[in-house]
Amino acid sequence: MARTENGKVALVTGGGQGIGQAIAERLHADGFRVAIADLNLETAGAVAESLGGKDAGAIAVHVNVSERDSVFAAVEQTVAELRGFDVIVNNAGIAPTSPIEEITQESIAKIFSINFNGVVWGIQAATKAFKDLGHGGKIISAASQAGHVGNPGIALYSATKFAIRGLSQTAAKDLAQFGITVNTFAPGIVKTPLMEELAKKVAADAGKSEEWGWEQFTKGIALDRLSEASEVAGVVSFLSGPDSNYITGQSILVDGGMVFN
Ligand SMILES: NC(=O)C1=CN([C@@H]2O[C@H](COP(=O)(O)OP(=O)(O)OC[C@H]3O[C@@H](n4cnc5c(N)ncnc54)[C@H](O)[C@@H]3O)[C@@H](O)[C@H]2O)C=CC1
Ligand SMILES: CC(=O)C(C)=O
Repeated sequence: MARTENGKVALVTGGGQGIGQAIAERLHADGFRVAIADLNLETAGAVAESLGGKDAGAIAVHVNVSERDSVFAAVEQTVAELRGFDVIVNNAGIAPTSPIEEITQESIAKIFSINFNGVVWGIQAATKAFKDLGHGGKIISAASQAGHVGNPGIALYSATKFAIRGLSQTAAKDLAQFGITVNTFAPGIVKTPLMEELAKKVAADAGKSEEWGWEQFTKGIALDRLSEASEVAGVVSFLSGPDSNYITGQSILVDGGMVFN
């Protein structure tokens, strides 16, 4: 079906691969002009080009979400180049393993600076842009099923995702007065480079086979299969569009039936 512009602009962090790429592609197909923001400008550029580049409403933007100034600069660049700002998807994240007895000050600081601080900066930068432009907007961030229930071997990762849900619930209450909704999506086990590395590393840390590593995450999925990134992108499409206007402060599980809240 031919794409029809909807006049709105979205920025997706971590848009250079995996779930972020699928979200950028889906929002572009929905009619958004999209900024594909990533630490890796090469992959972000390839995604933007595959969508037709700036003439077709797709640009690549460099961002390091762990740095406040970088996130603000990425949002400002998006407003200037795409002429508007309506949705931010704080999707970038990392998932190192963190066996409990090996956690250090440095490992806490590193993962929180990207997964959690990056969402704080995204919320702040988007709020400023929405206010400057004189309208509300939608803030959507990546949580995880691991932010609803602790997962083996990834205590710090789970902690960041629980924290993102807490932050987003408060932001939903604080920012509602400005017409801003704040929600998270919580994927299950999605076929991306991040998940492949994680399953292998959990197995290696435990001295077990790669198959065992995958089993730690995939046992008990009611639908009995892994998720495609496009299935997560479909839910983000809903959260970005008008059908979700009366939803705020929620975490939508997209996990094939792993966690039942
Ligand atoms: N793959 C999965 O099974 C699940 C993933 N998630 C979450 O979904 C989000 C995306 O995950 P995937 O696509 O699997 O990951 P991925 O590793 O495949 O892609 C992540 C992207 O984020 C970018 N990135 C990393 N650090 C960055 C930084 N400091 N600044 C800007 N960009 C940065 C990377 O360059 C990469 O393009 C993450 O927040 C992850 O925690 C949640 C649940 C399950
Ligand atoms: C990486 C992740 O979010 C998992 C295992 O749910």
